[in-house]
Amino acid sequence: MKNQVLKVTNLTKSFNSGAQEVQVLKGVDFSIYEGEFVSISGPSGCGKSTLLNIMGILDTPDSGEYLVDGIQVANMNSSQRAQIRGDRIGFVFQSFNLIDELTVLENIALPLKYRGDSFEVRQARAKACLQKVGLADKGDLFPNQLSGGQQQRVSIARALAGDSGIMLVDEPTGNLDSKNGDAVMELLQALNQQGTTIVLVTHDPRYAGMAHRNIQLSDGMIVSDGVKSASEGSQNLHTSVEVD
Ligand SMILES: Nc1ncnc2c1ncn2[C@@H]1O[C@H](COP(=O)(O)OP(=O)(O)OP(=O)(O)O)[C@@H](O)[C@H]1O
Repeated sequence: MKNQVLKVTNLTKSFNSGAQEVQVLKGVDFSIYEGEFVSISGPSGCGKSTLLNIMGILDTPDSGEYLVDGIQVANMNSSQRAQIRGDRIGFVFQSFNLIDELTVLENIALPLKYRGDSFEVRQARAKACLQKVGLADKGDLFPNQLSGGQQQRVSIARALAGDSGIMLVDEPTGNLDSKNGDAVMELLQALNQQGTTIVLVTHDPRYAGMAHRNIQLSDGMIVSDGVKSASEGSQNLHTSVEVD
């Protein structure tokens, strides 16, 4: 039996929209096991990003529990939260969220600085991660000198740098054309095959089909949570993608 790495129980979250309170998550339960590749899909506005932000410890739920490695996040103080986020969770945003003033290598190494790794460790790790995403020769460039697809690969390298083993990925292809989107998804699939646990939010059924398990969210509730049978397997895109 694989280790349970993330667990959400009866999670709720509301936002104030003008005078109205809108309940976005209405009691969500599931667990993520080490090595899984899970997609979360559902209609626009159903709460996918809200859920992923809570799982990335970027936001807090109103009620319910969230456990990382069996530890209750709600009981942690802010420095413990920052530590577990740095040690256990890599986050990939739709809009890359790279810092324009830093080089590619500096962007990747930055999270390691926060957790106190030495300069040498940061450099070595950042270079290794850049190589993993196929951009070894781009380290000294700035983000705006790269294509969107390349920038997303850099943001994946940054999420890998902490060696957290878990990657939460929010619509990684949303700002990319289909060629670069496919290349990013193939990279995520390869990283999962090498052992990274991935939770992917996507509205694209083709990309959701690349995961081994799909959670369908609708109006703040899980309406299905299915692991594919062995015969279904996980889909490949079967494209020969050239990454530019
Ligand atoms: N910070 C916030 N303040 C107020 N409302 C918010 C906030 N964040 C999200 N919402 C609202 O919560 C609902 C769910 O948003 P969320 O981004 O989680 O949906 P989603 O399923 O990821 O949508 P999409 O696929 O369009 O990205 C939406 O109605 C959104 O307007």
